[in-house]
Amino acid sequence: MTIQRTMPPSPNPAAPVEATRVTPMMEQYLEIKAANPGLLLFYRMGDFYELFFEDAEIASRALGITLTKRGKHQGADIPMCGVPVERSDDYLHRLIAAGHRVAVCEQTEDPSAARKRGNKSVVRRDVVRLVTPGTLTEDTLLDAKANNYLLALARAQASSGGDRFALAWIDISTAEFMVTECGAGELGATLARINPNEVIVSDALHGDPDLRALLRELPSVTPLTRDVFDSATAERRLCDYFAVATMDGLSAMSRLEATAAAAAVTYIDRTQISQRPPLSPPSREASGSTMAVDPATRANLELTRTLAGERRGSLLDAIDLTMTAAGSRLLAQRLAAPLTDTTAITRRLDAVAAFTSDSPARDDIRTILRTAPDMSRALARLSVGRGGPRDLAGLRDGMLAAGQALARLEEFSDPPADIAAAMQSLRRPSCDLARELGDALSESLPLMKREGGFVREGYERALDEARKLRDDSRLVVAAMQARYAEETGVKTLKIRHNNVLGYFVEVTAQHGDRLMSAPLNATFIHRQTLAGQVRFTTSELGEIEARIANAGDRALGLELEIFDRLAEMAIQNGEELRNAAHAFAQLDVAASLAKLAIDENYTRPDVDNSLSFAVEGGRHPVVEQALKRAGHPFIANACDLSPIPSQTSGQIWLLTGPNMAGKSTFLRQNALIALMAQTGSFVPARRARIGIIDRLFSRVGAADDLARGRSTFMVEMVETAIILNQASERALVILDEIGRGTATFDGLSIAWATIEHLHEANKCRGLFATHYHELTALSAKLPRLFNATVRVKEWHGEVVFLHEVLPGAADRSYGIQVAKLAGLPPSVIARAKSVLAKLEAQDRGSTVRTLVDDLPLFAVPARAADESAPPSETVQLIEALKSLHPDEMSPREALEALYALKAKLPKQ
Ligand SMILES: Nc1ncnc2c1ncn2[C@@H]1O[C@H](COP(=O)(O)OP(=O)(O)OP(=O)(O)O)[C@@H](O)[C@H]1O
Repeated sequence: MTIQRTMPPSPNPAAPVEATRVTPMMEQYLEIKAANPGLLLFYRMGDFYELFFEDAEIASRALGITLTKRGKHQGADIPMCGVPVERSDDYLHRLIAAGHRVAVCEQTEDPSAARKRGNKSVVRRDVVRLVTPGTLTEDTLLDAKANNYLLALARAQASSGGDRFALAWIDISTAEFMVTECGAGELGATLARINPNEVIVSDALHGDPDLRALLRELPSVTPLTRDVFDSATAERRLCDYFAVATMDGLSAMSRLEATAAAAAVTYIDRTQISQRPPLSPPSREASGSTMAVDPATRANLELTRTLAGERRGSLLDAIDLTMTAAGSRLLAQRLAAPLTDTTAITRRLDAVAAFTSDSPARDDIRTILRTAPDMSRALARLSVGRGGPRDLAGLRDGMLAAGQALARLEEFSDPPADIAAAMQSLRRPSCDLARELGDALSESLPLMKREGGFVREGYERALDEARKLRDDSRLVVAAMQARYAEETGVKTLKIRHNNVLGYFVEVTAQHGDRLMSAPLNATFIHRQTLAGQVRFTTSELGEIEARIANAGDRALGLELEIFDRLAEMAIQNGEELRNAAHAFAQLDVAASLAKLAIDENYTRPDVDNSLSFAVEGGRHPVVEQALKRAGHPFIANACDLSPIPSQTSGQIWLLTGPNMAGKSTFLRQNALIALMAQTGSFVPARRARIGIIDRLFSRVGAADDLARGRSTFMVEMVETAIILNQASERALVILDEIGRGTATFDGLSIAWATIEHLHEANKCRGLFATHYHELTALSAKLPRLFNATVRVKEWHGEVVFLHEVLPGAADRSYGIQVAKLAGLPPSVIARAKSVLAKLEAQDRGSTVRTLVDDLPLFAVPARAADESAPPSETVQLIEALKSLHPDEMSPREALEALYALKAKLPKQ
């Protein structure tokens, strides 16, 4: 994000003195503006937020609203635009989405109070909130199905290299607060997993060239002064926020984590100004507790978005059958961070299993969940004073649903641990609050509390009385209208109301004179003559008006008091309500994954700490659904990457096969099955045993990254380098056509060396798809490399895709047949065939055989293979030279020795 420093234009030297005088209001504006650099200032004026100077120009462009002028400053027109307060959420949303940050400046006193201080006094105003992408709470500004995280990033520099980073992330709309620490190598994957909407860093980190590329990838980065990241004051600031004397009772954090956590809460304090949203105590995530999945892998596997950026078509979209927004958010979180702890995974799987085996319970819980509103977000809005009556109703309905869900779950004779924990949380919420909300709230509720009318009749006597008075007065007005019509003889006389005149008597123009003449003019005082009507007031009407206004004001005031009381009661019960909301989300995820498992015929995976990977009858969760919609079956395939090789397994599979045969699908489906299993979901397979994977890499050859100024091939190589340097034996590596982005022999050589390295040095599980059929020869020397191919049949010169993965190697790519299917002109196809025939005549196979027979690499572990080691002839030459003693040689012996040395040189 770029932060605009918007300032009013500098004074116009040519302007006359009078014109350069700054009005009191402008003075106030400029002062507030200067105190909030880098933000667009929404300056409240009556029913509008107005923007001035460059802010107005930026906003009018971003929002497509008219730019006008208001008065002059330093002799020049002041550009201005405004947005109505009623619809400001929408405008804020668009500005935030466009990368801006906004300071909302409200009137903090009634205009009448300002008038009392003198005619020229300006209404007091103050910035009440900074609206930034990571600190939103309004429903209209948030995506219901996604968390909205603010993340603080802190670094501890180590003199020996190996910097450490701490990340603290908060969703103020749900009160979640997490911290973790990681090394520089894992930073990209950790950020990608959390997917924050705003990141705050110190100025120093922001300017660090080593981090520039990483920070540029993030949606919004806000640099802050060093004091926000001061570790010496971190604990004090955290204690202050949580109103505790020491952090010990809240959570154990490293000093670096506390620094990041303190920066995050300080920023929240700064942006929320008058409100301090309640947060759960920071929960520490142990490093290594989740599967590391770097950004490129996430993108390749299309976990939450497709490569085109759509949710539709992603894995999340295919498996998300949740009933609530909070459930959807939790599922997305889990998918982003699959676990590595088998016990925790088993607990999740147990909960899903309970709902797969008890369909009535699953359906009932899902029906109850359908009525459960987003309690955590409603509560967050109430906590920061931005809640409305519907948020209170949300809590009421949520608690009702909690009771129903609990009653239904109690039918489980022996609920698994996760369900039992959820039940415990559902038991907690205060019955008093539920009863109070039930009693207080009306049937239909306005959006804003200031509209009134949300408290049920009979709830509070004083309110009922005020309302009666207000409504009775309205009846009095109706009676008065009838009486006036009678008295004046004007049957069409009406009593109306508007904001300018208040209540007034209105007659058509033809009757106006009568009311303006004696004797009626003693009662009716003329106020306004319009084209068709004449308007009057009477002293009696004035009195009634005051009574109505007073009773109305009093009724609204009483309602607002009740609102505050109920909101406060809800906030006091915040922790229990949030726990109940989390329990709903957990139940929703478990029940929805169970429904998915039943609908799509998934099985429970065995997840253990071995290095096995054995999938029988595996399918691709997204492709399968797409094919099903089109009425086509998906062909299931097995994949066994167990470390002990057999006839049908090998730790690294080399997959060859024609274009369009299904290689990429097969690679990805296995990565997704592992990922889903560790997320705690059932998987699209007949059977699956997955030994914990700590890191998942997936690369597809040749994906452009022109935006970062790297060529296609460069990107591919950078990504391959990361894998070869980082993959441990617990990693799963998926490589799809690596090396295809360069000349054939270069690509083949790189692919060749990469496989050797993965096999010998990384020793990880992996799947490698390629069109370089020569690579299959490698299996002769690499015991854990297994050749597999995707079957096709040729039928009258056409290729038929069977999508079956079998042991063996493909003989050819059928690229020309696929090109024909794609509609290349027949002349091009014919020519390609003849070129192919000629090329195939030149045998590449012999070179390959020589390479396999003569590989020095196999003698030495690949990681240690020293490229600079001299060839054997050189070694011999050096040894011979060492054995010579020139001082003891005659000239003739020296000459002979020289000839002997020359003879040892390799023949060219
Ligand atoms: N197991 C399967 N069962 C049914 N259809 C499949 C299967 N696998 C793949 N397909 C279909 O084949 C299409 C092509 O698959 P995929 O992209 O995986 O091929 P590929 O071998 O990687 O091709 P290329 O080498 O050209 O990249 C898929 O879009 C899908 O519709």
